[in-house]
Amino acid sequence: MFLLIFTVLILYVVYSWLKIRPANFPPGPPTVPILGALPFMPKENVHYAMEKWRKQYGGVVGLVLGTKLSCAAVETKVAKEVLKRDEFQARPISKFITERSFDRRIGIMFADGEEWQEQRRFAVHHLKDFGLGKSSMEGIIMEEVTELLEEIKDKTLQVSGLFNISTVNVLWGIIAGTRYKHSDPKLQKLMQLLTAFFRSGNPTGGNLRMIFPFLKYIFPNYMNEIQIASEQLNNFFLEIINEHAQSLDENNPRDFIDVYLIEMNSKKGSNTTFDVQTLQVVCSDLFSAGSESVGNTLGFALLYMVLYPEVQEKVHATIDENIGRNHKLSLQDKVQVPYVEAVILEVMRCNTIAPITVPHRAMKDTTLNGYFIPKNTTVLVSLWNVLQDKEHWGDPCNFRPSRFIDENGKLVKDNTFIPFGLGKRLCPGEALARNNLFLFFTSIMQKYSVHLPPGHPTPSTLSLPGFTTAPKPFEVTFKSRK
Ligand code: HEM
Repeated sequence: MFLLIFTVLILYVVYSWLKIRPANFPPGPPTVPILGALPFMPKENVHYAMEKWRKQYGGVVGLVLGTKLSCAAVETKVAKEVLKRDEFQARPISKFITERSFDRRIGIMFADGEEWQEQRRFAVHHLKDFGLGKSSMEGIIMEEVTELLEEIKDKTLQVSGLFNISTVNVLWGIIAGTRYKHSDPKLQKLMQLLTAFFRSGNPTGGNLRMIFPFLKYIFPNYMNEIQIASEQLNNFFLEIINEHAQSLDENNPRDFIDVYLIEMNSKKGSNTTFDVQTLQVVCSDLFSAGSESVGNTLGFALLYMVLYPEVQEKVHATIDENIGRNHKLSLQDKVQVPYVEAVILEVMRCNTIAPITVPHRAMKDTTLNGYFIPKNTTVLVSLWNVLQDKEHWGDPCNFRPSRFIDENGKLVKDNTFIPFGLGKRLCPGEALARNNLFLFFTSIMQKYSVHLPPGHPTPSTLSLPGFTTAPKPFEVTFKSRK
């Protein structure tokens, strides 16, 4: 009897495996029963493999992850098409993803349909009202910059995590009306949890824990970073939301949480997407997206400055000639120093922190690049391939900021430079991120030169793996420019 059940089970698994790829599904790495293509996927930094796949399989690569269908858009034209077409703007339906959001598909980043539209529209509108991405935020950013400049003066410091609290403070000022001391133990703990979380998976969904969420019950000590980080983040936000609710003055909203609570109260009793859990998840989406992204990009910027001293020298000379060393920096200075802007863009092109976007999902049966994509297929978009596209950039492996400067010395606008994505899912933090990057990076370069401490090995430009990327740990000395 046991043998019969076992044989039927095996036959079922093999049958399902043989049937899993529908006709005309994009070609891709081979698959085995149960695990799909997992044994043939790189364990980390999957984006590095995508160029090889593009050459082998073409613009769309079909992937079977466990028993689920995925595909990856690895050619510029196809990647842009996915980002623009409405039927690809949903997010995957996955137990692994909803573990962070009370087992509900809510918030902005991993929600879709009307829930997502309503929450995203509300957040973008009201965050803008409080200054997100506007020049009126300059004062808040410069407060953080000033404190950071003091902290790093003439010191040798580890770059990993160095900027995360400063950049979170800028965002948190608008969301919750508070800033944290860099030494705040609670915030430091949260940032450590977030870092562990970001480094614990990969954006393709191609690891055991993501394919088989039940594994966390079998290996709780190894596989619950996401749950620990999510629970602590959600509790942290709940405490802040409760404090806001207690002191709320509906006629005088202080920040984003206040306007959200007012909206929630006004819709009480009706069929609404506004509730406390959703607010917790919206805060979590913004906080996590806003903390590491800008901080790690600044980390990469310092990495390229120590690796390319001639570029650092040119940055210093550009600032000295056009802004001066003692001038208090403002966003209006951007136009005076296109080369500095070009350096920031080139850092993001060479080592973007989101080489693969948050996964998308096909909302209906459709086709892409001539292949059949069934409803609910996860669609990965490799921004890495777009930003490293040889046909477009010519010499993508070279760090060459001058590619963003035209013959008149002006900054070039390039439609293939899309580290923030495109279309309806375009990163809502783009303007804030760009302002932060300019003010932090230019202020550091205005005051300091950065060097590797004597005897330290040359750091690598290869990134740390994770849902997003980060520079590998390295130290720099911030030396005051006399
Ligand atoms: C260098 C900095 C940043 C980069 C390179 C970046 C890049 C991206 C990318 C590629 C996406 C995915 C787009 C897609 O799925 O197609 C995204 C989504 C998102 N980003 Fe950013 N981001 C940055 C900073 C920020 C900041 C500061 C915030 C905070 C306001 C933020 C908030 C978000 C949110 C909420 C989403 C989800 C949008 C949605 O699903 O509708 N990001 N970002």
